[in-house]
Amino acid sequence: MAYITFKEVSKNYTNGEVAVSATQQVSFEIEKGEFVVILGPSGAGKTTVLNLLGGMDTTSSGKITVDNQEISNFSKKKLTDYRRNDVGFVFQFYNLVPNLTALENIELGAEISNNPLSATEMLNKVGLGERLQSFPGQLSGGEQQRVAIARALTKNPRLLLCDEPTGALDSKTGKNVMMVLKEVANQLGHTLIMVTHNPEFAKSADKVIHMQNGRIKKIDIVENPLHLEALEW
Ligand SMILES: Nc1ncnc2c1ncn2[C@@H]1O[C@H](COP(=O)(O)OP(=O)(O)OP(=O)(O)O)[C@@H](O)[C@H]1O
Repeated sequence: MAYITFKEVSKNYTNGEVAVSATQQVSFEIEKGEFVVILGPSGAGKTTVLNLLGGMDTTSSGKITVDNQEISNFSKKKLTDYRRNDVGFVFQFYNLVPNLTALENIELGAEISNNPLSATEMLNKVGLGERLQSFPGQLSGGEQQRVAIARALTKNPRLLLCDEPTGALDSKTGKNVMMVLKEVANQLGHTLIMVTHNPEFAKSADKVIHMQNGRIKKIDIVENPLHLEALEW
């Protein structure tokens, strides 16, 4: 069985009187350590997939397994433990606490997980070893995102889920941030799943899941993923 499986996963929301099918019968598999990009236009259901996989939302129907555990069947308590210990999140907007230093922001995330790594070491890994005591407002956007990446990685999660992590950054900074993210995730053996609008990223992924209107349009296996350095955007 693959490390992550989605089997015919549907998620419906009701917006007042209107029912929305955010995902319909979505099925895919992801292997441990893969770098997977989920691509698709706005409203395609990409964030919904990430939220379901990260245990931030529950399915309407279908089955999700991670490492042979059926997370779509988890109790609320088990889902909370899963979110805390097994999943690291990186969002488009870094969501750092403004009155805590870079180091304190990371330690805050580490405190609620079982098996954290060293926050200082992780800041070194993302190239911010000199900025431990800086507040978010004293850091550039790219630096803040690197703090957010260090925060997610310090939890030592099995899965690293990223939603448009470079969406708020200029292209050069975005590329640097992605290189840091991928390199550290590789070193630590994490499975990295990233939602993006940017098709250029697909060239450096192991697998690309294309979504449209809540469904999987196609899944590409990339034979020779490019190094991020070689991408142009
Ligand atoms: N909590 C919610 N309540 C109601 N509708 C929702 C909710 N979350 C998502 N939806 C709807 O589900 C559909 C899929 O949304 P989703 O955010 O997954 O798309 P997306 O591909 O990530 O889009 P974007 O690229 O714009 O972020 C949209 O029509 C959205 O309005």
